[in-house]
Amino acid sequence: MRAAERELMARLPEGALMQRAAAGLAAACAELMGRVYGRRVVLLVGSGDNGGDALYAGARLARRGAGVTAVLLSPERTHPGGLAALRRAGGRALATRQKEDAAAVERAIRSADLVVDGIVGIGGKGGLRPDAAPLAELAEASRAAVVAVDLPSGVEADTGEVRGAAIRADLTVTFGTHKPGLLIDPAREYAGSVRLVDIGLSLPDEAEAEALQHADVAALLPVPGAESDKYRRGVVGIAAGSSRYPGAAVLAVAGALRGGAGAVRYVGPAGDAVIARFPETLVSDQGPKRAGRVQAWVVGPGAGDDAQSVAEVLAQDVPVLVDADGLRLADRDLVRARKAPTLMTPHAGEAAALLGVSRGSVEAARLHSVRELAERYGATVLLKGSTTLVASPGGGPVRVNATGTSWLATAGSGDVLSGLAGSLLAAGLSALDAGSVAAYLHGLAGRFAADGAPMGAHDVSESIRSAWRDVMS
Ligand SMILES: NC(=O)C1=CN([C@@H]2O[C@H](COP(=O)(O)OP(=O)(O)OC[C@H]3O[C@@H](n4cnc5c(N)ncnc54)[C@H](OP(=O)(O)O)[C@@H]3O)[C@@H](O)[C@H]2O)[C@@H](O)CC1
Ligand SMILES: [K+]
Repeated sequence: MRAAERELMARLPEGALMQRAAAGLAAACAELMGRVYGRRVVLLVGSGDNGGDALYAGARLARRGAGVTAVLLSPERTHPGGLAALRRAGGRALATRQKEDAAAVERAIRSADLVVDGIVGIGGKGGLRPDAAPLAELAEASRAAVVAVDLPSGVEADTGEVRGAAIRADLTVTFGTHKPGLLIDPAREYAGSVRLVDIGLSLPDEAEAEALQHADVAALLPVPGAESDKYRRGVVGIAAGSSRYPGAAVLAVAGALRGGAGAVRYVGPAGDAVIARFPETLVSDQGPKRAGRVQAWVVGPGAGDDAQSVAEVLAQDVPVLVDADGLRLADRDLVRARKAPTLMTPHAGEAAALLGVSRGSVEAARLHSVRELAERYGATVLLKGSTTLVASPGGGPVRVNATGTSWLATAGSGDVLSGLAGSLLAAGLSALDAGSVAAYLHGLAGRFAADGAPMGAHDVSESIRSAWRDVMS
């Protein structure tokens, strides 16, 4: 962002970029309020350009008849042009450090229709400072809608971490491009809905994070051609389930059957349960080594302590997805030594165990955790969660999946995901594509299946076809 801004600013008249940002911001605020005339708007204004955006947008709203009050966190370092513009438009300013203003600040926020958070943008580090934190509390407690400028103040733009107090917004209006913090939890939750305002930047080709959209997924989904037979479409092997957890095998197969592979081979002790539900499955109890032709393996869901199967699968020179118990049983050196791609799919608890840290610290630093795991194992890692992340071992953009829903936090949902991703691996997708496309379809399927009501993992597997059609349509 910084580099792209510098490059563009050098070619534009001074202040032009900020005017573009402020115009987009004011338009979004106006749309949110429905009408502007007579509305009460409070601007929270920090000492940087983020505050400048808020002031210029406030001036635009004041010119259309809103009553605008700016709350200045450091009056002596407030963006001078922005403040002058607001005053010219009839807005007023209060200072948080002035004792006589404190009560007026509180009153203004309490009775506002809209609070615009221009405390800090991409120039911020750490949570809100002690003078700014009470403003976030007041804004949250008031009935006003809260619009964050560029980012909710207090969240980390580059990582999505939240290290202290932060603004909770209903809408974030961001400039130029999405920042990782707007896509990755926990910060994403603070952002509310996100609207992107194009300010004309040319951005570098390689992003820190990227989120697939329908068209991207449609272009990656395998479609059988006229020449296809089941081997060309790919055979996925599922080594999962145990006498204790036969359901994990059934659910992984359920996901695999909807993932585009030409055939699903099941290996393990739950063959009867699998066949009873899905007669099209090829089953065997001879172990992965003697299973016959397979183009990609899934190992681990419900596997209990079957270390033998995990080792046999990892020894094969085809793409392998390791999930659940498999993650615990997989030898790190064996994974690192593999030539074919490996895709590991931990949730936060499993990732924490692999990294030797607490679950909380993985959840607080998801981007760092997924990168670290990919690096340590030399594998592609899909970290499940409210925003699922997929990282490649060699670096490059981390894929963020935004289709998930909290209804997906249900038993067996991960087994369906691993079958689905394994099937896509067998169909020839790279580990990064297979993981991120599977997460996308799985999230969408979860939304379709839930449709506002609780659901089970088998419902998700049954909705994968609807998700696929939705993406292709
Ligand atoms: N450049 C452009 O052309 C365009 C830029 N644009 C806009 O500019 C924004 C970036 O502006 P920026 O670089 O001025 O930094 P900004 O985010 O306002 O914050 C810096 C100030 O915050 C303070 N501060 C730091 N941490 C803090 C904390 N935890 N809690 C509280 N305060 C904290 C810090 O104080 P200091 O450390 O100096 O005391 C410093 O003064 C960007 O997000 C976008 O909105 C758009 O208009 C498009 C065109
Ligand atoms: K902000």
